Amino acid sequence: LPTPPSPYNATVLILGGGVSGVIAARTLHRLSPSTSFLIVEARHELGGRLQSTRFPSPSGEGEGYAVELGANWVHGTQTLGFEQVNPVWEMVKQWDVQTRVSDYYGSMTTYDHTGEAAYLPLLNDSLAAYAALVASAPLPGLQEPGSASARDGYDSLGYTPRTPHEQVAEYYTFDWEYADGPERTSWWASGVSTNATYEPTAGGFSRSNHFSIDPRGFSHFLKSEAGSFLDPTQVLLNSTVTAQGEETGVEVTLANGEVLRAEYAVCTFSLGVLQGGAVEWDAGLMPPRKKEAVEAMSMGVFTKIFLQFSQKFWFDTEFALYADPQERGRYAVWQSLDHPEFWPGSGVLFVTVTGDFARRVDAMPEEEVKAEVLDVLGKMYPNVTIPEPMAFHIPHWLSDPLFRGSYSNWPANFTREEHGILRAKTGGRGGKGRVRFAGEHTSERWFGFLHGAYYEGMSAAEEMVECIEGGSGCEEVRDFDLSDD
Ligand SMILES: Cc1cc2nc3c(=O)[nH]c(=O)nc-3n(C[C@H](O)[C@H](O)[C@H](O)COP(=O)(O)OP(=O)(O)OC[C@H]3O[C@@H](n4cnc5c(N)ncnc54)[C@H](O)[C@@H]3O)c2cc1C
Repeated sequence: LPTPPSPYNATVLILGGGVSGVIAARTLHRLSPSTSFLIVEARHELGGRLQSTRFPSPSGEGEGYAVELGANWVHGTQTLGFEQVNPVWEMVKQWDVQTRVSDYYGSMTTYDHTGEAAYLPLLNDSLAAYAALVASAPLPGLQEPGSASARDGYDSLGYTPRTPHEQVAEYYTFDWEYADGPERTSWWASGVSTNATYEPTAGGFSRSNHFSIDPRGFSHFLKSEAGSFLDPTQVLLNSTVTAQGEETGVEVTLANGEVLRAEYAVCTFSLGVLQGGAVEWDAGLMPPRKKEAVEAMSMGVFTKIFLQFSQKFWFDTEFALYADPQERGRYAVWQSLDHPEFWPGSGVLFVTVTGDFARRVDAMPEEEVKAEVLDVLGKMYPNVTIPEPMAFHIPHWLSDPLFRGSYSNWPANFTREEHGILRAKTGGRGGKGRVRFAGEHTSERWFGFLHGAYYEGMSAAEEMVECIEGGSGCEEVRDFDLSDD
C-alpha cells in the first residue's frame, strides 16, 4: 500500500463513506495508485443514505425483507441507441442487485376521504403539464437560471390545480420527486435534473425507474464495489468528524479527540450536515460566501413510513394516491410491496411524506404518526376495520445529525454562481485548494440523485489527482472569489 508522507495520516482524507466517498476513493485508487487515502465515516458501515432495515416475513419463514429507508430507485438506466448510461445502473447490474421496474403512471389506484375515487385522468393532465414544464426549461449547462419557480412555469402553461384531486395529482408528479413544492423549486433546475436523468435526447439516461427488492439491501452494490478495491486499513468507521482546520495541511478532529492530518480532503457530508453546524470549520475552509451558498440551497425531506400487516387488504396496483380534503400532500403517496412483481405475501405497505409535512412528521411521537396513518387508511377503506400493523417504521433523516434531511433541492432564486461557490475548493495558502466539497448537492445536473453523488465523487478525486501530480487541477482552484465582499 502507498505510504503517506509524514506527518500525514494519508495524502487525502475522504470524509464520509456514501456513494460520493466510495467513488472518490475508487477514482484515486485507479488514477493514482501511489496516493494514499483514508475514508473517515461516522457510521459502522459504508453506504451513507443507502440504508435498510429488516422486516420479517409474516409466516416467520425465510430471511424476510430489506426495507429501504433511503435511496431505493435507480432513476434512469440506459436507452437503446444512446451512449449515456447511468453509472449506478452499471454497478447495480455488475453486482447483481435484484430490481423491478416501477410503473409510476400505469399501476395506480386513486382515493380520497370517502374511499376509492376515480380521478386517474387528472394524473395524466399533471404528467402532461410536467412534461411541458421541463421541456420549456433550457437544456443543461446552456443558460443561466432565472429566478422563476416551477410554480411560475406551471402558471405560464396555464396549469393551475385547485381541487384536492387535482392537487394530489400535481403533488405526485412534482413534490414526490423534489421533496419540495413547485413554489420552492427552480423551474430551470427542475428541467435540468429531469432532462439530464430521463431524457436521452438531452444527454439523459432513460425514462425507467428500477426499484431494489434485493434481500441484501440496495447498498449491496456499493459495498461490493468498495470491497473490490479497498483495503480495510483505508477505512476508518465509527469515527465522527467534529472539526476541520488547516495548519500545514488539513486537520480533522474526531469526536474522540484524535486528530487526523492530510494534504487534502474531499468532504462529502450532506448539505444538511454543512448547514447544521455539527462540524466546526476554520474560516479559511468555510469562508462567509461559501457559508451563505450552503445556507441558500435547500435540503429536502422525503420520509417513507413503513407498515407491515399480517394480511393484505389494500389495492392491487403498485401505487395509490390519497387526496386529503384539507391539506395537499397529507399521506398522499402509497406504495404496495405486497405485489406479484415485488414481495408477494410480505404484507408490506408504505406511505411517503415530503416537505413541511415531513418536517412535522419527523418531530412527532411515532405513535401519533401511526394513529394518523391508520386513520387515513380507514378513510381509504371505509368498510374495512384496519388491523394493528405487525411492524411500523419511520426513518428520521431530518433529525439524524449525520444527514439532516434527505436530499438537496435547488430553490427558485439560487444561482449557478452560488452553486459553484458551494462546490468550490477552499483552503491552502498560495491558491492551493485543500478541501473539495462533493456529494449529491454539489452536482448541478443531478443534485438529489445517487448518480449525482457518483459523478461528484469522481470529479473531486480527478481534480485531486491533477493537483497532487502537479497538473493544471491545482492552478486556479478557486473558480470564484471566496473572499468576503
Ligand atoms: C429517503 C431517501 C430516498 C432517496 N431516494 C433516492 C432514490 O430512490 N434514488 C436516488 O438516486 N437517490 C435517492 N436518494 C438520494 C441519495 O440517497 C443520495 O443522493 C446519495 O445517497 C448521497 O450520497 P452522498 O455520498 O452524497 O452522501 P451520503 O450518502 O450522505 O454520504 C455522506 C456520509 O458522510 C457521513 N457523515 C456525515 N457527517 C459526518 C461526520 N461529522 N463525521 C463522519 N462522517 C459523517 C454520513 O454518515 C454518510 O455516510 C434518497 C435519499 C433519501 C434520504
